[in-house]
Amino acid sequence: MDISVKAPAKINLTLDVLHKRPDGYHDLEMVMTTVDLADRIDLTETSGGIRLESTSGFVPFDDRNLAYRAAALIKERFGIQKGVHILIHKHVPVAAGLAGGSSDAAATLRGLNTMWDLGLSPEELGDLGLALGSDVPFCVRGGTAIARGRGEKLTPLSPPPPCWVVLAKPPHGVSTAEVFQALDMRKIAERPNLEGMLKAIDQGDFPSVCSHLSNVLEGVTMPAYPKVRFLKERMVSFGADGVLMSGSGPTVFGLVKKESVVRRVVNGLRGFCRQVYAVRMLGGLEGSPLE
Ligand SMILES: C[C@](O)(CO)[C@H](O)COP(=O)(O)OP(=O)(O)OC[C@H]1O[C@@H](n2ccc(N)nc2=O)[C@H](O)[C@@H]1O
Ligand SMILES: Nc1ncnc2c1ncn2[C@@H]1O[C@H](COP(=O)(O)OP(=O)(O)OP(=O)(O)O)[C@@H](O)[C@H]1O
Repeated sequence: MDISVKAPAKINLTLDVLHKRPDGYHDLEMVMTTVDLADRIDLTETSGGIRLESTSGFVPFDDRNLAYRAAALIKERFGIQKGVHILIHKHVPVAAGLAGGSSDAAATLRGLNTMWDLGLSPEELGDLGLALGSDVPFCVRGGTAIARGRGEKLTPLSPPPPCWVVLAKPPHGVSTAEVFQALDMRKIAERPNLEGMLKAIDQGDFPSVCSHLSNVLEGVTMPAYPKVRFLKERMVSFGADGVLMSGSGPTVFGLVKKESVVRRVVNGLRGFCRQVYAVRMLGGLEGSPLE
């Protein structure tokens, strides 16, 4: 059986770092939601082994690839002798703060769960996927959720009010590990108001969603990568309703209600930034992740 799986990018509407844990990770509290910018993963059953191809040269082609590692994990855990050919149609920018790799891993887990008839629940797939990356459990389920712990403790939320999301990715990538390493917990000046964001989402209050956007990792990434601050300021000046850096960066996203404003923001940004995308917030409306 051949299977095609969608691997959408995520953005963080809020991101708070609560404390550093003894295992080196940080306990987080964030609101995450999926957007309509996605990789597609084609899975084809083979007689043995794992082979991987990608339309992008920017991802590893071997066992460092998170989709490859997801397949290896499933094969090993469930003693599967069959193999799989994985073709990643890459559309989500790499090392961008959009969970591109985690989403590929999550999509591979979902696809192989179906292909090999394993009957695993989203929770079980998320538990497996946490070994591959902190964002994988959220990416298995998609939609909108509060994510706590390393990112695996998920509380589903209703979708945020519909809007456009303009994404601008500076030319460089950012290492998530380096951002967390450089974070000085004593220097966090302002934390997200989670209750405020939850109320805004619950009431479908778009201006309030925009005014509650907040990410403590901006305080680390922006001073190190001035282009991030520059893009944020440009997006505001072109009229985006709310603007924030996603995850550990460097992608900056702008939430925009009106289509005419989307055109202005996108056209304005194209003068400064090659990778600009205008997509819709999915937030729970995407239907089946299996195409
Ligand atoms: C920043 C976010 O994108 C927010 O959505 C994610 O938390 C990052 O998720 P991810 O890329 O899947 O992260 P992982 O691959 O698990 O971790 C990369 C590195 O980030 C740091 N890390 C990540 C998640 C977490 N809760 N605490 C951490 O300290 C660790 O140094 C880790 O070695
Ligand atoms: N399938 C994949 N797609 C993208 N990157 C991958 C993949 N597999 C492994 N990687 C590696 O993972 C690293 C992080 O890439 P990714 O695109 O997931 O970053 P990110 O968007 O910052 O993730 P996050 O938001 O979860 O921190 C890159 O260095 C990349 O080489």
